[in-house]
Amino acid sequence: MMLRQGLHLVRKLYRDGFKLTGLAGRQSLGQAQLPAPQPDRALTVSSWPFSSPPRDYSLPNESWTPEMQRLYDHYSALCEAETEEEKKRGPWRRLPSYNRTLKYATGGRCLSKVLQAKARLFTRNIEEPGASFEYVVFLNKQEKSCVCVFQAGHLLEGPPGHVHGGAIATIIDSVTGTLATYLSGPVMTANLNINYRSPIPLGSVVLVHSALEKVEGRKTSISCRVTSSDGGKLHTDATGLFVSINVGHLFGA
Ligand SMILES: CCCCCCCCCCCCCCCC(=O)SCCNC(=O)CCNC(=O)[C@H](O)C(C)(C)COP(=O)(O)OP(=O)(O)OC[C@H]1O[C@@H](n2cnc3c(N)ncnc32)[C@H](O)[C@@H]1OP(=O)(O)O
Repeated sequence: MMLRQGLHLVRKLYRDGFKLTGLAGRQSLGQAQLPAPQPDRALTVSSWPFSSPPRDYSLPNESWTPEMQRLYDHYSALCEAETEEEKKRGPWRRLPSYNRTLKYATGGRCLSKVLQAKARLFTRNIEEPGASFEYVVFLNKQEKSCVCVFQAGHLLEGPPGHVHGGAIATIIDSVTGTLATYLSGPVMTANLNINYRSPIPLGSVVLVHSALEKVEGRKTSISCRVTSSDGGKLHTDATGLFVSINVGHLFGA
């Protein structure tokens, strides 16, 4: 029974959450527990299955540097732009980001209640603002690409004063995985190939650009470049292969 509810939630989140259309105002599961609408949330998940209102981690907080805020403002302005013809909204969307995804997870069985309660998205599991991954993803649905503004906090140190390669891999996996999910539905990372070209100073703000390369059957290939915030310096380039899954895969079905 719990497994069936979990599968239902996963399917629903993927179906509703990643289509990014008409989320607000849907009358669906968990509606009674919804947070009050907030004007600065361009996209909200109306069917949030947990008791407390979700915090959107991709909104500005006090740890953001002026450069992070400037880039956020720049891409947010693109989200608000309307195209000339038909006065439609432009292709850019800011993606909200939450620190919990599912109560029910991998391994072919439901997690214990303790684990369910404690499970958090890896990139959003440090509550202290600015300590680890501060990032916001903007999606361009027309170009099938996205850009992530990423500020690397002090807990991500690898080489002295610079960002750990694993943390760089994590943000690349998250951004390319998000794009692949948006374009192809539920996927898992099958292969990530990363070239570290120049170190990223701790505390700096970089751009993570991702774009669709190709879709072949169940395989979605995404390319990625991490650059300085002015685009002048290449820090990292990467490719990711994502394989479409039936969500039952996560439950051992
Ligand atoms: C509910 C949500 C709402 C909340 C919203 C939250 C949003 C927050 C977003 C954050 C985003 C984070 C993104 C992190 C994403 C991970 O970190 S995922 C975790 C890391 N990845 C894993 O654990 C995956 C483990 N591997 C597997 O489970 C399986 O190997 C796979 C990848 C599913 C593939 O297995 P399979 O389904 O049996 O597929 P298989 O038949 O083996 O291969 C299919 C095709 O892919 C090819 N292939 C498979 N693997 C490879 C490989 N390594 N290299 C090359 N080709 C390969 C095969 O050759 C085959 O090709 P064709 O013959 O079709 O041409």
